[in-house]
Amino acid sequence: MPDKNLTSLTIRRPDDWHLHLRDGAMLRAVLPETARDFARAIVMPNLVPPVVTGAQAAAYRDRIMAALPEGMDFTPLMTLYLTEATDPADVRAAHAAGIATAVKLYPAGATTNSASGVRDFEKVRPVLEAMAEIGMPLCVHGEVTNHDIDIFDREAVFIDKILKPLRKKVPDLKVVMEHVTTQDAVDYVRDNPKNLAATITTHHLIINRNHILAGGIKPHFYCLPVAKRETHRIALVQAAVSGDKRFFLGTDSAPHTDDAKLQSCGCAGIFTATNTMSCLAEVFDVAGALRKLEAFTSLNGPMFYGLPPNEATITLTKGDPVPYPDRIETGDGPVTLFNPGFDLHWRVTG
Ligand SMILES: NC(=O)N[C@@H](CC(=O)O)C(=O)O
Ligand SMILES: [Zn+2]
Ligand SMILES: [Zn+2]
Repeated sequence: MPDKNLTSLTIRRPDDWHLHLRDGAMLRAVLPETARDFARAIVMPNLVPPVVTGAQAAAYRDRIMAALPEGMDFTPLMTLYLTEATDPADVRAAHAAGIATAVKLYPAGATTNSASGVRDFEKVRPVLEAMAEIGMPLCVHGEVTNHDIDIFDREAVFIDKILKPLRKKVPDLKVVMEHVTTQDAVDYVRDNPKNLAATITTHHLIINRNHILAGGIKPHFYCLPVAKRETHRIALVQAAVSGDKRFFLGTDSAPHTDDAKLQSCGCAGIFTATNTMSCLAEVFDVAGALRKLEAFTSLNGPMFYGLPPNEATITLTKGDPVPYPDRIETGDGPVTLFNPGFDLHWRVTG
């Protein structure tokens, strides 16, 4: 039940622990949408070509900072795209120099621009062992890619077939299961308190698979991992509002132009940067858990990453439905913004 007396909420400035900023014109268009509300973000490395080395991450960070509008305060936390050829020495050096915060594991072929990802996990073991030693987290896109595994089962099968054995081999490695979509993943994180956390996206707290498929196909709700049935969405909401320190926000805001989304083989990804805080406040309000919003958006993530929470604050205020654009213009073409399908009453006012 919403708390009717609570119409204003001041929390530490949030961070986004999983974000796609892209490059070039798209970067320039979407970066302010995140930087307006968020202090930091873990920036995904799945560019074309991917950000693999420390030098590439440093160059990408420079491009992000160059694209940041004057007066905006935002720190990109860079990631390295793990390949079977990744050099453990380069990862150590990038971490020591403060260039790379985490390493990103994509099983080969799992999602957008993941062709250079990992096929043989033994090949990346020296990198994972080096990361465990220096306390550098591994961010994981947790889906198997086998064509014979049903797309709705790919996260659960990944936990059993890949993640459990991997964590057994390198138990000191800090792992973030990203954009979890299932009760299975929530249970696995809850049952394994050591060196394991999960990010949850804005949209997976709001949509289930009916939103994508019932009453006509909705390409703007298509993302990976694909949204599951309602029982899973409810498990995600419970995890997010619980205050459990191992669950925190990673929006996975993933802009694609409408051209790329609206075709016979459309891209996976939902763009939520612009209205994420309004969406989350609504979800937490409806769950009667607004007091837990700060833990999810601003405290649990820094704690897992070993970083201080932000000192600055934002204030959210409840009122008449908040207007937001259907799409934003980018130099590459329009990008449609996530529409939660209900009115948003909370806006960031300060
Ligand atoms: N989430 C998505 O559906 N897409 C992401 C890739 C990813 O995070 O898996 C993208 O880069 O577009
Ligand atoms: Zn992913
Ligand atoms: Zn992503």
